[in-house]
Amino acid sequence: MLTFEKLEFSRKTCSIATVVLMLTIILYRVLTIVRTYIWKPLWYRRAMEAQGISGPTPHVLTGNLAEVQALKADAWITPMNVVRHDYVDRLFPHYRLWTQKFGPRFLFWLGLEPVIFETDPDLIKEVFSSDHKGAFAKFGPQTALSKKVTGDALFALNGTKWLHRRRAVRPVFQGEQLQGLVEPIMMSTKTILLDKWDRLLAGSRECCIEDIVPHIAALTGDVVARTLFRSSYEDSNHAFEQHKELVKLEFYRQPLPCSWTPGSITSYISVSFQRFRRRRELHASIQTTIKRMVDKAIAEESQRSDYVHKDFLSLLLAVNHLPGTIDGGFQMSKTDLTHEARSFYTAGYQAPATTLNWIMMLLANNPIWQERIYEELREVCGVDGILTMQMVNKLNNLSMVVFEALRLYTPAPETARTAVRDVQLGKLRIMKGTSISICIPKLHRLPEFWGDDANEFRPERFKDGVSAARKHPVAYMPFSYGPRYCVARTFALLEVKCIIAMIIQRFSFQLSPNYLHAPIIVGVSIQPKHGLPIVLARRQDGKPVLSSVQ
Ligand code: HEM
Repeated sequence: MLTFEKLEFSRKTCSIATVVLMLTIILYRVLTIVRTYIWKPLWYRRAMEAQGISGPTPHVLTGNLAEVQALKADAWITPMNVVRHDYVDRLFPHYRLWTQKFGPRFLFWLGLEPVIFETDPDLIKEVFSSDHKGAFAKFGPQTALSKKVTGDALFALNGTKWLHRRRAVRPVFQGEQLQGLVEPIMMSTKTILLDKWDRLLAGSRECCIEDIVPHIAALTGDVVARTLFRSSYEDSNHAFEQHKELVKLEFYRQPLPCSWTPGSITSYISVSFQRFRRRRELHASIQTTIKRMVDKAIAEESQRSDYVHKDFLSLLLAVNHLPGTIDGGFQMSKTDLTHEARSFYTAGYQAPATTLNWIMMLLANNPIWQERIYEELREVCGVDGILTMQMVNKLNNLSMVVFEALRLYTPAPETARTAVRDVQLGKLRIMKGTSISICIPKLHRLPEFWGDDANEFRPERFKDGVSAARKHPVAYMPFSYGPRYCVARTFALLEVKCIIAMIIQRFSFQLSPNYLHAPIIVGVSIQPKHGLPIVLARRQDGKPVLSSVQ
């Protein structure tokens, strides 16, 4: 029989057991925190120091992020006095400081993530090539963010999934397929940019455009919408605007309250909630639109055997159905197609826009190259001639300028690869979880490969092509290097060249006296901090009418 004492005893035992269990859980949590935030970084730093790699002391939660932000904010306040291209130390003041203190290879921390800054071209080549069979993958904060916006798309995938997807997507961006995309690019350039600039000129000899950056962004956005979903252009353009808003919300965090008063905390919470709701709305709306367009493309494809596959979505569908792809195991599901379409939105407008901005700046500052390109255009396609892919490929001066602009102002200046297992690179042991970070503008200026005039705009370097100009495979990597180089490289170059050719066919331009040269990093790309004001004139009988261009 259960006596009162026994009952009391078992109740006590139960309470003690609960307390012991809770204490164990708390102890476990505390130990995990100590291990993650204190012991592991300490142990890791010791291990790296043993290999001769040291670096700035990290803070417990944020690593060296706060220091990086403070240094950048300080260095980016004032513009550079004149248009010079030796901006690397200004743009990355933390790299300069730490290189001076710790040498060319050092260790720093992005939160809890250890990052080795690397400048040795041979080692970079090894990390970015596939020599180490899956030892390195893309896991950085940039990849995590793009995954949030686009889901499981090529850009953020790794391993076998990435390989299958890459094989499925690659044919879309190759060869003859691209010929059909010249027409929508030309259509966008004419309607969104050239006609608008003509209207701004309103018959005058010249006019000043305060900032061409938004004009170029609108243009590349339009190109994406037309080339991606030509058949549903109106719909896709709307989704594209929503997508841009979503990228801003995901990439730019809400600033913390400036004071900790109840009022500012309440307003912070309310703004956070609004942002959260808007993000959900946008995600849902974009997803619905893209799904609808994918369905439409699938229906069109099955109904029309003679359908000419000219936009990316139809091309994706077409290659997806090629014999062999199913057996090869890389056919994409409808969800995969939706993810890819969303990722083309982000990848497809930002980098070309940044590239075009800087080409325009460089050409405005070097009118002689505008004239060289103009003369070449006259020879290859006549005045106001319609462009074809074959013609664009013959424009050597234009190619040289584009390659040089991508060298000096590479749109995505920083990239990284993370070790997914311990790996030995020469004498260096890289431990699992370590990222190898590189600064591409630094590689693009290494004097041993580019000479003492590496900071100067000299398109002639590329007269015999990229391979002859770069003296090392990774000395030039605006589209990255190795198996994960930009899958859309050929298309991106075609787009940029078509747009610049069409601008030069109609206009000449120079930098406005209001232009302040101040490259900074916005999001992940290099942007002109104070915009890009130009003075624009319509060519008359093919001749430039701006005094500086004559
Ligand atoms: C001038 C324009 C462009 C530049 C400079 C550029 C540059 C790059 C770079 C550097 C990477 C590698 C990133 C990394 O590994 O960290 C990349 C990857 C990629 N780019 Fe581009 N890009 C451009 C235009 C485009 C366009 C127009 C599209 C699509 C329509 C695109 C789609 C992609 C995709 C899907 C990847 C991921 C490839 C993979 O991981 O296998 N890019 N791009």
